Amino acid sequence: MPLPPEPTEYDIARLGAAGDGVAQGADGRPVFIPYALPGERVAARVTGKLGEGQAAELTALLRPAPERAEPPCPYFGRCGGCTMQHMAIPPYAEWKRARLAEALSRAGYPDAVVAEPAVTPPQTRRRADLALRRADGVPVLGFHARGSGAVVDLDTCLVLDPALVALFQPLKTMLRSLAAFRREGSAVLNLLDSGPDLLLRLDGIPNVADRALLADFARAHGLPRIACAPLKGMVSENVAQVGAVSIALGGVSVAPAPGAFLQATPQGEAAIVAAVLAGLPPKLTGKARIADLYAGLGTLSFPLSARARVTAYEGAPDAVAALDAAARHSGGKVQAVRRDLSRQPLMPKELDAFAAVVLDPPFAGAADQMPLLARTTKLERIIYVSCNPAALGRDAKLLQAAGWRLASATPVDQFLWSAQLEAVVVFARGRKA
Ligand SMILES: C[S@@+](CC[C@H](N)C(=O)[O-])C[C@H]1O[C@@H](n2cnc3c(N)ncnc32)[C@H](O)[C@@H]1O
Repeated sequence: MPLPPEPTEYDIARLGAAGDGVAQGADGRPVFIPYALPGERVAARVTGKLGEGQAAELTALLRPAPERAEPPCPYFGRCGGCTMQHMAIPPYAEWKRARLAEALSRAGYPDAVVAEPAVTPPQTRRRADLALRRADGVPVLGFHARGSGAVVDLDTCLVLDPALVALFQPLKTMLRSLAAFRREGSAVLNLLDSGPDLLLRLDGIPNVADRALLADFARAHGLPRIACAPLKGMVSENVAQVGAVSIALGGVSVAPAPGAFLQATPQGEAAIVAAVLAGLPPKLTGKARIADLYAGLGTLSFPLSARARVTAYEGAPDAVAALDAAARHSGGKVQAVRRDLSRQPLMPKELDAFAAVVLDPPFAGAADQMPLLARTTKLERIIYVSCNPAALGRDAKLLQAAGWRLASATPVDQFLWSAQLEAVVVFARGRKA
């Protein structure tokens, strides 16, 4: 077997999109070195190809940067979750701000003024998709290791809400006896106002004993509901329901389906809602209407309905059913519409019936909807909530070409110590008043 290459010394020039330190290799190509920071001199060993460049592993820190911080989590370096804990918060926040500015600059907005990011505190994440494995009969529960399918067994987690962390050990104990958990699965935990909501994706079908075990677990640990689904299946079954599930969104109580999308933290949700509301046209008439595209459970629709009537478009049947049921009990200002915005995007004429359009698309962005938004003539504001700067940049380029100006850009850091970046970007028509 060939020996691994000897480590080489590198000067780190910048951070890449995934948060790796990037240096220039001897052949001029970039070398991506996880856990290295700009300004540092490091030794690293090349491990393979990565895109146009090479991946390497850090072997020694020769000259640390002043931006370096002591990672607080005992799993740092093994767990693939919070890979940026080695960077102090102020430069980390500035990195996120600069990434949004860069994406908007590439879209044709080089002078965009980007606000300071709202960085959410530790112990506030209310949604976790935990991987499950059975190793020699013993359940392993945690997040994937960086760049691998292996699962790092966790006893704690610094970003998750303590109410979810408190379930790690009891879950592992219960899973030992669950026949429907054979080799692999996942546990999606959503912390609702009614308590933790659990969706187990399993590689077996729960039998009678499993159902009794799950019902006992739900009662013992204050979970109103436990649902099970096959590993890759879309349909879940409520295996234990010992109470009602609910979460308040904009003051309206919604009953989400198991595993439903929630903004990752209450603080992140509040920052997004505040930036969206601040981006609305200053004067909305009594007849004004707002469209909320990719509305999910109505996280934005209900707060928006305090300012105007809202039509909320959403493609997932479960989400739109929950949104519709909640809307019917909330004063009639929100109308829920099930629509697949990839197959059937809103046409410019439909969009022009609104004073403002809010869109919060999935990671891939809104490639099918965006050209039609750019072609509107009456719409006053487009408020884009993004979880992917690359897709945002691509979509914003169309608005720039159509003459939309950028009114504000607010980064929101909901995934503390990660390379993920969310943002609310407001586009307005014409020149600034
Ligand atoms: C990032 S989530 C945002 C949800 C909501 N705005 C919130 O803040 O909680 C994106 C939403 O887009 C929905 N979605 C994804 N693809 C869609 C499509 N083609 N048409 C309509 N909705 C879609 C998903 O079901 C999900 O609810």
